[in-house]
Amino acid sequence: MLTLWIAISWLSGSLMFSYWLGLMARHNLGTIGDGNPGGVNLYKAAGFRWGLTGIALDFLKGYLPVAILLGSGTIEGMAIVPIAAAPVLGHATTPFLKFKGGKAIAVTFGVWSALTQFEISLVYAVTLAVLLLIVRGIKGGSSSSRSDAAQILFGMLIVLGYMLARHFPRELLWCWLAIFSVLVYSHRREFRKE
Ligand SMILES: O=P(O)(O)OC[C@H](O)CO
Repeated sequence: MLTLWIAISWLSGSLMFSYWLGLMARHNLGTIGDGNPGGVNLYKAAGFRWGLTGIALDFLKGYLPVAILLGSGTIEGMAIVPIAAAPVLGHATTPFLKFKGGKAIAVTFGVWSALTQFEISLVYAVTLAVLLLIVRGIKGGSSSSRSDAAQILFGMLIVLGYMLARHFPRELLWCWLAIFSVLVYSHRREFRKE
């Protein structure tokens, strides 16, 4: 049964809402900005409402399967790890875009929100905001895909430090490792560019 739940969670993550909303608004997100099929490029192409809707749906496809399975008591212990990683992996390896998915940031926030009742999402969001301010202070407002990717991954390392300091349970630390590994994979192109 666990295999079925993992498959459903992966399938949920693979639904490319921002990309599809972009098509509905007559934009191919692959040609916008850095080409990522996510909410930020949807916002750039089609405006605030479209972008916010895309980010919300990409968040929910990670949040809902994990929250429902955890809330129903269907999964517990280490079984949480593949369930939590599945939506993030689904977004990064979606069959709907020939297995070339997106960066998986919005879905990561959704999964962590379900796993920790929004605590880690809040910590991560504050961390990313502080890193952004620091980088902008150093680089004077200019940004790059590589710099953005470095902030995403470095921010996750700070989150790990927080989790260790707060003695989070072992299965959540394994969730962190699984999701971090997918984020490294989903940002690999940013480190090849430039
Ligand atoms: O990480 P994604 O693919 O959900 O996209 C979210 C943002 O657009 C990333 O810039």
